[in-house]
Formats: sequence, structure tokens, C-alpha cells
Amino acid sequence: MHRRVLLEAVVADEFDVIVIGGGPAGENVVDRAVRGGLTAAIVEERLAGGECSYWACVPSKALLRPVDLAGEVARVPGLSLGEIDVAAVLARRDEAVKHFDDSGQVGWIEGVPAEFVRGHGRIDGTKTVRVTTEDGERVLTARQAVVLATGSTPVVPRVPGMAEANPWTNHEVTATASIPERLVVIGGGVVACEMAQAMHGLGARQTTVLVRGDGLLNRMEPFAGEMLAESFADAGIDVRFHAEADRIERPEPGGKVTVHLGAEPPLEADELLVATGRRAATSDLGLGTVGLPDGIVEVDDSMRATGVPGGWLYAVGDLNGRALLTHMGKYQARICGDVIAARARGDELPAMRDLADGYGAPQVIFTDPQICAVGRTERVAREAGFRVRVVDYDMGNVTGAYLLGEGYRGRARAIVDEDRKVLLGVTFVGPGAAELLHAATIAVTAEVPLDRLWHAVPSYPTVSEVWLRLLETYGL
Ligand SMILES: Cc1cc2nc3c(=O)[nH]c(=O)nc-3n(C[C@H](O)[C@H](O)[C@H](O)COP(=O)(O)OP(=O)(O)OC[C@H]3O[C@@H](n4cnc5c(N)ncnc54)[C@H](O)[C@@H]3O)c2cc1C
Ligand SMILES: NC(=O)c1ccc[n+]([C@@H]2O[C@H](COP(=O)([O-])OP(=O)(O)OC[C@H]3O[C@@H](n4cnc5c(N)ncnc54)[C@H](O)[C@@H]3O)[C@@H](O)[C@H]2O)c1
Repeated sequence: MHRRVLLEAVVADEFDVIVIGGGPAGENVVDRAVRGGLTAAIVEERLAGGECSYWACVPSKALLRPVDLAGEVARVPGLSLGEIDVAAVLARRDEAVKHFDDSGQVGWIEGVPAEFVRGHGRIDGTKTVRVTTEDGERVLTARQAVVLATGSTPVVPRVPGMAEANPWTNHEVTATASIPERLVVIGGGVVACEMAQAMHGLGARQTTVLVRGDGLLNRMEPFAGEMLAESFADAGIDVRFHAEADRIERPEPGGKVTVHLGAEPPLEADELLVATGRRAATSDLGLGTVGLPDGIVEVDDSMRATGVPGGWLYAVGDLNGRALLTHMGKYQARICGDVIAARARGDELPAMRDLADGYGAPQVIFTDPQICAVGRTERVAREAGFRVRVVDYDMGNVTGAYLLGEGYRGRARAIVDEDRKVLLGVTFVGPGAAELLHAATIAVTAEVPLDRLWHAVPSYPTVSEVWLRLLETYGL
């Protein structure tokens, strides 16, 4: 009886901005909106900090760091590597995810200051959000805007026996308490590659990656996936192309799993990881109440949802499908919060628009070799109609790279717009390449003319001298 009374109690509240989803994108919207003089509430059904903090970026990089460092050490004569202490690595990962305690993040939100509401949020018509909380229901009303920042969830392909086998997704692999002896990974994208690298480096004896197509990391320049496949082969990771699971068997929950592969012999493993992409998290989000279909919420360059009368609905982060990356979601969120505050003041802020997604988001993939890129690949640039010249350089010839370790293998590619003499895209593949990326991001986004870039002198002997070599190869 008491519980029913509580459930029926509906608390109404009004804020300038209401955000549904407390991941990195949602948190940054409230921060900017409040800086702009507005009041804000953020609704989160699981943990403040989102997928990124607990089941994605943070734990995956905590697992990859020792593997990366082990690779570095192995390349330097005179250093020797003992066994990796897996228990210590997992303990550090647990620390990095704060043992799934989000009180620090909630404290940060409250310090913005913004109201944190734990519960499932759903739109219920114009500027209204209904939140199902532990204690009942709250109805929140927005004076200015509602922002959707609910992120994405893993896609599990429909293969007979797959659902019953209860495979790992990013949630289980990043939170694992032990390393499976034999692991099968389905997918050839970023999660598949990073997690195969992590599990193998931390002790999986037999790691098999099943790739539907003919290459890894298909959104990157082709040489990136080729170099990674070579490195995986050297490390003993078995990558199979044109390989598709057609049936899964797992008679005992959590027991041995058999992956059937058509005419090929079946694979037996202790665990199966599915990393076959993500879909927009719109389950029970109420999009239908404002005339939107489920799935990606399309937005304009100010992050305002297209096709919603009155322009009060916005979407940032993975949900809008522009770039499934934390830093891009946070960038979109800064724009979104500033735009909402400006529009509330009656300003339009024409300069505050998403430019970076159009140029091509920067991304680092933390495998060995590291792979990073910004801007357009050759294929994308040509398809967009640019007159393109491709400049390649073998990074192993750079003194700074050679000094990093024996047998350094790396490659750089710059895509030059021949009409404007600016860079359209840059890709680096090689150990330690990640920190080279931001210089490329500046060059591409700021459209620095090549004859000006020529005067940005890289220090000797750093890997950054690859910039000089690329420009020399171009002919400067
Ligand atoms: C294994 C893995 C590794 C990754 N590594 C990187 C990396 O190194 N670098 C990088 O840039 N990106 C990485 N990504 C991508 C990154 O995690 C996402 O781009 C990022 O988390 C998106 O942020 P978001 O705020 O849009 O969504 P999320 O982080 O998914 O947060 C959305 C939040 O909304 C909440 N929510 C959903 N629906 C509701 C609802 N109806 N009511 C209330 N709350 C709701 C969810 O509980 C969640 O907390 C990785 C992804 C994976 C899977
Ligand atoms: N370091 C990073 O920046 C980082 C790390 C991890 C994830 N992420 C982000 O998370 C997003 C999701 O990553 P992801 O790896 O899950 O997706 P993805 O889109 O990168 O890769 C999905 C892979 O699964 C394959 N696939 C799809 N359906 C399949 C099916 N039915 N059977 C077999 N294979 C199938 C695709 O061909 C592709 O190789 C990425 O877009 C990425 O931006 C980023």
C-alpha cells in the first residue's frame, strides 16, 4: 500500500534545460548551459559518467596500457620483461572505473551546479520529461530545451544459438575478472581489435578474430588494417577474413562455446566476444511522442533535432550518429550547451556550429601498433570530389622512431588538397604514434597552408620529424 502511494506521487519540476543521459556528452551540456546562466537537470538511469567511464574508454585503456608498454619494452635491447601481473592490472582497471561507484561524478554534476536525477527518462510530448525513479515518477518541464544524450548499445547479430550463448559484449570484456584461455572475437572494428589485443596481451593462449570482410578497421586507410593484421599474426592472434559464424553452441551457461563456421572446422573457445557495432540507445525514450522514429536522432550543426516543431529538442554524442567518440560527443555538447544559452538570451551565435565532424573526427586506436587519423582518408576525399595528392612516408626512417626501439615499423600518410594546398587528412601507424595526432588535428582543422606548415620545425630526434619528411616528400 505504502509503495503504491509512493508510485502515484508525481513530483513536477521546472528547469531551463533537461538532459537525458549522464555520459560524457550529457555532462558537458549541463556544464556549458549553466555557465551560460541557465538552470539544468540531468537524468541518468545507471551511473553518472556513462558507458565511457565504466564499460568502454576508461577500462579498455587501463587493460591496454600494460600490453602497450610490454611491446615497447620488448623492442628495447637490454630491457627484459617479466610476466605481466594480471591481478594487478585488473585491480588498476577496477580503480580506474571507481569500483562502479559514481559518487564522484554525481558530486561534480551537483557542483556545476545542476540537479542529478537517477532514473529512466523518457520524453512525453513538448518540453516534458517523465522520469521513473526508485521512489515513483517525476515529471520535469523544460523552459528552453530538452537534450538527448543516451548514447549507444552494442548490436548482437542474429545467429542461431547466439542469444542463448550469452556472449560477451564490451560490458563483460572490459569488466572481466579473469582472462579466458581461448577467446573468439566476432568483428573487425575498433572494439574487436583493441579487446583482442588486450586479452591476448594479458594471457589468452588462443585468440581468434573472425572478420566478415577482407580487412580490419575498414574506416581507416587500408594500410592501417594491413599493418595491424601483420602485427596480430606476429603476436599469434589468429585473424580470419571472410569468416562468419553461422551457428553457436553453448550447452552449459558460461561453459565451453562452439562457433560453427560453415564449411570450416568449428572453433571451440572458453569465451565469445561480439563486437559488431552499436545502435542508438532509444529504447523507451518516448521519441514517438514528438513524431520521431526510433534510432539515430538527426541533428543540424547546432545539435538541434531536425523535424521537431519549435526547435526545443537537441541530441548529442553517440545518439546522433555523427561520430561515436567521447571527445566528439563532448565537443558537440559544448556547442549544444552554448547554443541553448545563447538562444535563451535571444542571440543566435552563428559562429558556434559543429565544424569538426565535417572535417573528420580525430581518433586513436590503442593497439600495437597504435593507429591514429584525422580528417578524410584518400577514398573519402576523392569521393567528395577533391583533387587529391597522397604523400606516404615510412616512419621507420625517422631517427626519433628508430631510437624508440629495434625493428620499428610505422607509416604516415598525408592527403593534400592540390587546389588549396592544405591537408585534408593525416594517418599515422606505429608504436607511440598516438601523441602525434593532435598536431595533425590542428593542421587539418585550421587548414594550415603547406608553405606555412613548413616553418613548424619538429624537434630532433623526435618521431614528429615525420612531418618534415612528409613535406619534403611532397616537394617542399
Ligand atoms: C569498448 C569501447 C571502447 C571505447 N573507447 C573509446 C576511446 O578510447 N576513445 C573514444 O573517444 N571513444 C571510445 N569509445 C566510444 C565512447 O565510449 C562513446 O563514444 C561515448 O561513451 C559516447 O558518449 P555518450 O555520452 O554519447 O553516451 P554514453 O557514454 O553511452 O552515455 C549515455 C548514458 O545515458 C544513459 N541513458 C540511456 N538511456 C537513458 C534513459 N532513457 N534515461 C536515463 N539515462 C539513460 C546511459 O545509462 C548512459 O550512462 C569506446 C566504446 C567502446 C564500446
Ligand atoms: N579507441 C577508440 O577511439 C575507440 C575504441 C572502441 C570503440 N570506439 C568507437 O565505438 C564504436 C563502436 O565500435 P565497434 O568496434 O563496436 O563497431 P565498428 O563499427 O567499428 O565495427 C564493427 C565491426 O563488426 C563487423 N560486423 C557488423 N555486423 C556484423 C555481423 N553481423 N557479423 C560479423 N561482423 C559484423 C563490421 O564489419 C565491423 O568490422 C566505433 O565507431 C568507435 O568509434 C572507439
